[in-house]
Amino acid sequence: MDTARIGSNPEPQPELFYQATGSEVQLFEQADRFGMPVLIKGPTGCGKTRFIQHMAQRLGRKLYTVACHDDLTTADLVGRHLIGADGTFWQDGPLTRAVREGAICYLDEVIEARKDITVVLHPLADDRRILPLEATGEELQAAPGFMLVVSYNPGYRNLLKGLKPSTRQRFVAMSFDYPDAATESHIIQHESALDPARADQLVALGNAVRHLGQHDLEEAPSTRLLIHTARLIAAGMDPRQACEACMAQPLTDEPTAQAAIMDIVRLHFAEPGQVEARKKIA
Ligand SMILES: Nc1ncnc2c1ncn2[C@@H]1O[C@H](COP(=O)(O)OP(=O)(O)OP(=O)(O)O)[C@@H](O)[C@H]1O
Repeated sequence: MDTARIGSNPEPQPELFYQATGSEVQLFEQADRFGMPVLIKGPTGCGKTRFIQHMAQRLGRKLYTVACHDDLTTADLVGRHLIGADGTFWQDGPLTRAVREGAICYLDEVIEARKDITVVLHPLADDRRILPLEATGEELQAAPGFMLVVSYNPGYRNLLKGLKPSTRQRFVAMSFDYPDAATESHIIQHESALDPARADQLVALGNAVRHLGQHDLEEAPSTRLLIHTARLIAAGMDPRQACEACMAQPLTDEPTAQAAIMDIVRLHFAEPGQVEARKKIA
């Protein structure tokens, strides 16, 4: 299908690094044990996708990922009849494949999808664990190991698009946020090979920019954004240039907000000349 980014992991992958920030791993394992679906909420780039990839590996399950959007229809998830050389044939969508195979189906930004998909999610997300395929007349019982996981960013939520209580109450819910400073620095070091001192500096800078708040920025700098910045710094780029390219510019188009971010950057990463001068004075 062409309207959704859909991925699966058919080949065994090298173990993905995931740094737990609480008891999310145990909670997910318990939800899996009881066949309960999981809802993960949290801001962009805080580790939701990485966590699910990690859990799929840990539980030895195949993972189907669907990036939801306005035009995503039930047929995109469940499947549709296609026309081939030998006539029409049915092609399973990613949700149906996951149900048949006992895999994990992850619907990223589920509130972006059209409301009608809740019709297929509801019987799957409660004790029935069934997927009715209207087009073929089948009613699939989810194979053991099937798990439905959905995520959304509460910051993007609008009144029209919130999940209905009858949907929400079917899920075990977890709330993700940016990790504490020591954990975030550890993640950055692992993902970028930046040295610990600079990673700590970058985290302090990230937290200072996060304190600018929603008046100045639509969304706070994510762990992902800090990792991008760290990679450029670790590769030898001037930290202020890296911060401008990976932080100030992606965060906002407002010149005043960009200037405010760069003021904070200069406080955390002095120009090389200033560092030398400070060393001499000291
Ligand atoms: N706890 C963590 N352990 C390991 N890596 C992490 C963790 N949190 C964030 N990361 C890093 O941050 C990057 C972004 O995280 P991820 O893609 O999981 O974000 P997300 O919450 O799914 O964002 P979005 O909602 O925008 O899709 C990951 O690729 C990974 O490098």
